[in-house]
Amino acid sequence: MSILAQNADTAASDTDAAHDDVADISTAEAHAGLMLTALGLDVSDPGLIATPGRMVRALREMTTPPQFTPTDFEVTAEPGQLVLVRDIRFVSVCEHHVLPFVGVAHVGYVPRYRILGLSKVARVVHHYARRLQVQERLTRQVADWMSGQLDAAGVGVLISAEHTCMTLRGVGAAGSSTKTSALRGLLLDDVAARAEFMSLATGPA
Ligand SMILES: Nc1nc2c(ncn2[C@@H]2O[C@H](COP(=O)(O)OP(=O)(O)OP(=O)(O)O)[C@@H](O)[C@H]2O)c(=O)[nH]1
Ligand SMILES: [Zn+2]
Repeated sequence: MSILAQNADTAASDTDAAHDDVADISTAEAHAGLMLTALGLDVSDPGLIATPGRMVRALREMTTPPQFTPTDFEVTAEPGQLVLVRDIRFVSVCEHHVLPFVGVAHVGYVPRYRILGLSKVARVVHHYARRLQVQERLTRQVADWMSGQLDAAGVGVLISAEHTCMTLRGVGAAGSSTKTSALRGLLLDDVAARAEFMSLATGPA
């Protein structure tokens, strides 16, 4: 078993590189203070004086994708063997309301000749979650990354999440959850492989 890819060229990235360059923290803090003031809140109150700064730091933390270097290995794969990492907890931020949505992702794939370090499966989820998102795109981006990185015979991603913009405000649908899936290759086309993925992802842990 040999490491095939472990260098910065293969690190997960997309448009994230621009993130640090464009952030202007002091301007963001000033605007956060102005927004709270415009909402009728007294930011000179001792309890609120540091709040604009905290708001900005918290929002930045939740919208800054963690980078990582994928580690994948050459294998003689068992034909049709499913690898599944399930119950990966994540926190993301709804791009409509800038409120958190939180849930779990189940990520499976059928290797062709390369497997991914297991921790990297969770890192992929966190990479695409920690930004302004919609659940459908998060699901698709994780599936596309797995497909592209591993040239897998099949990829399946299931996500179940609570959107606080609809459970804690607005319609107030407390207890609701949203499920999304993205299936590629064998896990889309082969009925038995798809059933195995669904049953291992959603059955008893
Ligand atoms: N499809 C999809 N919709 C989402 C997601 N996150 C939030 N939304 C929805 O985005 C929509 C935004 O709709 P708007 O009508 O502009 O927002 P709003 O006036 O605050 O609507 P309410 O939430 O119904 O009060 C809402 O229906 C949200 O539930 C997501 O990940 N996927
Ligand atoms: Zn929302």
